[in-house]
Amino acid sequence: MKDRLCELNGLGWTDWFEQRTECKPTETIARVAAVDRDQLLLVDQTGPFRAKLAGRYLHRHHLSHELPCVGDWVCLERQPGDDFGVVQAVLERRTSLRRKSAGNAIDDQMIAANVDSVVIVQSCHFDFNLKRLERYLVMVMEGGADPCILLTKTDLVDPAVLAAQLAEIDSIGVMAPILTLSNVTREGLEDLKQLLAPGKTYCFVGSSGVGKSTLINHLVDRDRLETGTVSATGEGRHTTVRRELIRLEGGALVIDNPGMREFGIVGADDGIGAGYAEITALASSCRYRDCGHTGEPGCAVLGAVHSGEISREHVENYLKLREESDFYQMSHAERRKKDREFGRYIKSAKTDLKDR
Ligand SMILES: Nc1nc2c(ncn2[C@@H]2O[C@H](COP(=O)(O)OP(=O)(O)OP(=O)(O)O)[C@@H](O)[C@H]2O)c(=O)[nH]1
Ligand SMILES: [Zn+2]
Repeated sequence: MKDRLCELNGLGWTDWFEQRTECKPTETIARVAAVDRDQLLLVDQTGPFRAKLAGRYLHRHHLSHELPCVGDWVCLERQPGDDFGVVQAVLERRTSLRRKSAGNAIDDQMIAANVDSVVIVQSCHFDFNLKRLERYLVMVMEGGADPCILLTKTDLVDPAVLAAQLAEIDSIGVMAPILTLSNVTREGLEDLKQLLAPGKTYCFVGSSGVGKSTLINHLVDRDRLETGTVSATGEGRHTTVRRELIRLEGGALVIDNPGMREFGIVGADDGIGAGYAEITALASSCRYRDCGHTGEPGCAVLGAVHSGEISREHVENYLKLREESDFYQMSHAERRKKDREFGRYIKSAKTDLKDR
């Protein structure tokens, strides 16, 4: 038992999951490496194999974010010798990367689960945009993962331009690590590799064309990867699986994400202001733990505004942002309630039918 779990550690399994797992004794644990319509590519200590969702699970879970996505851990039934598993449950997610749809938040979709660190990629050449960066940061942090910022294509800009962009990022009080890199000269590539720790899961997000695929190609041996996928699924025609969990040579796990433009942050120049990393740090010194930073006595955040340490505008933006986030949570709870009501409605409708 312990041995099995140790081996799962290499796939990102930690005590956090161990403590929350309620698989039946007949079930085993695996991680979702890819989702391909109704088929799942799972991986465990025995290697990759295919699986489907149990019908029972499908009947009980209708919301798209309740379905397994890449990075999820699942409990499954799989007889010895079977090369096909049946997923019975999706384990609680430690972190989640979700696509928040603008306007109505009915169908927020999972992009990746249990990612430790999300690398937000922007090209310093034409793509750099502070507001968009802030939106990504918010989304990543809301999902519970640690953000990291990566500026690519440094070979295309003057060092002074890059320095100005770095200073801009600094000015909003971002605490996330910031890296720069050129896929052409490969300058900075080693620094990024150093950052990717074994057993941790990473996901790269950013606009189309900023160099994510090129970068991932540098990180893995792409040819070997594709052959591996084909043999793993046992079908030659099944070559392109999106959002795939890859284990790099150094042991880090990377979720390859070519479709990141679905992330829902395109052209979002109306972004929310930040400064929140600084503010969150200050907030821990407020007298009241649930301080709203709107005039409470002993508020460290307002104190810092008065002393000129941070700007009032930044704090106001932060409050606005937090409000939006609260609103999001609330509408999420309401959605769940609606969902339950709908479930009861279906049940009573069925009973009605039986009565007749
Ligand atoms: N000069 C320069 N070009 C780069 C660099 N990184 C990527 N490119 C080029 O930029 C183009 C887009 O790179 P991709 O790796 O496909 O970008 P992507 O982020 O994966 O884009 P999507 O797959 O559409 O999400 C390609 O022509 C790359 O060769 C870089 O660091 N410097
Ligand atoms: Zn306060």
